[in-house]
Amino acid sequence: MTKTITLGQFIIEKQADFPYAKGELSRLLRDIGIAAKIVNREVNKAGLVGILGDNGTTNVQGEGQKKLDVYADEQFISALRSGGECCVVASEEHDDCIFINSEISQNAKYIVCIDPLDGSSNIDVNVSVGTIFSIYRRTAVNGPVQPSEILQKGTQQVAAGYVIYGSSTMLVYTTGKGVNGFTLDPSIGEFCLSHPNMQIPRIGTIYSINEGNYIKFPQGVKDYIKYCQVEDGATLRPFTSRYIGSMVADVHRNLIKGGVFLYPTTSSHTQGKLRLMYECNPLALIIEQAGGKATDGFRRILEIQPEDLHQRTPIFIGNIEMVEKVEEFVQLSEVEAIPGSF
Ligand SMILES: O=P(O)(O)OC[C@H]1O[C@](O)(COP(=O)(O)O)[C@@H](O)[C@@H]1O
Ligand SMILES: [Mg+2]
Ligand SMILES: [Mg+2]
Repeated sequence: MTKTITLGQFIIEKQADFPYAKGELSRLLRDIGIAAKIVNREVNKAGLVGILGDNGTTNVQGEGQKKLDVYADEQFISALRSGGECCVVASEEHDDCIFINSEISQNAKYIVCIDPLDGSSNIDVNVSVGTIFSIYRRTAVNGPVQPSEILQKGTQQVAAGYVIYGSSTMLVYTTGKGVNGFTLDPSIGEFCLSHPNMQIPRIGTIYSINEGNYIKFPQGVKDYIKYCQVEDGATLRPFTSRYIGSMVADVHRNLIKGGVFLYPTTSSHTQGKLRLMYECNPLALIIEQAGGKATDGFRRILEIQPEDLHQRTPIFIGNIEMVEKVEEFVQLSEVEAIPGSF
């Protein structure tokens, strides 16, 4: 019989891997795991307890909030507040950062960026949703937290992860030393190690993009989609198109099966739609740690200097070969668009 390793045990075992190992980051990850279990419990019975549907409010992006968006946000913030290791939370659901000023968080060193519930449009129809998080360490030793400490590049993440509330509930995270996945065992109420050392397959045959936006895509992305659809045995084309509409679920599937997820700029989202700080950076770190790649077509996602908490970016993320093929198309069409070239 294989030994069960819970998330809590795993975190303690791996604590020595952390550069500043004093147990705070371990406790922070544990707090996120606890909030995830609470959110999971409500997601599972949402239809019964009246928390499906719209909340009647909008967030800073002008997007309608679902009741579960608000519930998940409250749970994660409350867990981070009472844990004492986090001094600032940046959440999709709040215009500004939330500064945690309590006695127990006086010496807190960590900053958390979070999308409490990703894939809102899927909540009411019983399709997978998730939580995405990113953890940074304060750059100053003490004193009030400065904006530059919050707007750090993705390369500075000390940990990142996601929870997917799907056919089973999983928590996947990295501290920059590989990626490990834990499945929630409802019989004991614990996340247990089920996917050690996750690696994205080198060859992928899935492309994930909202093709309903086709006419709004840049030419290079349109060309890449056509490339995916052309038959060619040597490259296993035509590729399969799969799009769930929850980034976390689309990226999780591609992490396990191999594939590329694309959310480019469109004529209606000229900066891209997905948010750098709490959607793209954490998933980019996970995918890179699993042997894949994440870019905006030109730059590594993790090297983009954020200028705003809710900044958006185009993203192409998945196994290296597929992402590099997308980049080839995107970059070529940019060159062709320069007057006088070709
Ligand atoms: O409906 P679209 O334009 O394809 O966008 C889907 C994308 O929007 C998101 O739902 C945005 O996330 P939120 O639900 O957290 O706002 C992503 O998860 C998903 O990939
Ligand atoms: Mg989201
Ligand atoms: Mg969200």
